[in-house]
Amino acid sequence: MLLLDVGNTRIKWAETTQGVIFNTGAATHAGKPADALSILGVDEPEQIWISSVAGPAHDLALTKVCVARWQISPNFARTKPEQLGLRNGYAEPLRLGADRWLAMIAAWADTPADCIVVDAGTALTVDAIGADGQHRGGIIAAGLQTSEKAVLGATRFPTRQTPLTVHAGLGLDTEACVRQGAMLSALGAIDRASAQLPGARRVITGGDAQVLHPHLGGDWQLRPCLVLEGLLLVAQAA
Ligand SMILES: Nc1ncnc2c1ncn2[C@@H]1O[C@H](COP(=O)(O)OP(=O)(O)O)[C@@H](O)[C@H]1O
Ligand SMILES: CC(C)(COP(=O)(O)O)[C@@H](O)C(=O)NCCC(=O)O
Ligand SMILES: [K+]
Repeated sequence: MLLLDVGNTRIKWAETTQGVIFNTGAATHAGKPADALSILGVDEPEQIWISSVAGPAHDLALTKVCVARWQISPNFARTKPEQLGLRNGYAEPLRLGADRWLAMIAAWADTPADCIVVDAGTALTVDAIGADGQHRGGIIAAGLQTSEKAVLGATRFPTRQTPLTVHAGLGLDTEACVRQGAMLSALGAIDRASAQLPGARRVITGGDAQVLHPHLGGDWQLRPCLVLEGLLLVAQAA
């Protein structure tokens, strides 16, 4: 089976055999996820499951690539009001992003206890799940790159290309101040949002998870493939 997690910046994939992931990868798609899919170096799959937050036009283009390349019509995992023990907390459940829903499904499937799920991608999302499987809500904030772009796009100071070192402290030049601003915004948002569910298990995924993880207070589990793992669970239950 081929699993695809189509985000706003990158397409992530996993190949599975007999319910086990044996190969994963990620590629930036520059706004054209279907083009990225058309050149993905993967074996011919028997089935394809997709998590997408790219919108209907891109989903149609992704479907066309799957049909043209492998003669397979893919399954799209959609957010549900309730699935695999988890209850969506949104008043309009279908508006919750499929990636957030699947990450929560995977985290919840591990251990049915209070849980905080962070997905640090283009957007930084934090979601809380109660021990009863009830989604308690979340936040959508700027991811690291998005946060830097927002500041640079709204100001006029000159910037240079500098080596990308990031930590949990302050900056001493313009570039470092912008970068540290993004970093501390993300860390602060994660801290404050996760404090809404004290004592909860905490998991983090997404492209920036590895950078953020060493600087988070408390015990956080780094789970790079959480969305794809949730997608696999949904595919297996279908
Ligand atoms: N090789 C990379 N290319 C682009 N972004 C990367 C890369 N490695 C880490 N990142 C960071 O990860 C973020 C994207 O994370 P990802 O989880 O793939 O996002 P999305 O699901 O929104 O596509 C970027 O905003 C960037 O800060
Ligand atoms: C919040 C998101 C943009 C995160 O996407 P990502 O950063 O992973 O590309 C995505 O989950 C989405 O489009 N959600 C729909 C709105 C919502 O969850 O309320
Ligand atoms: K994501």
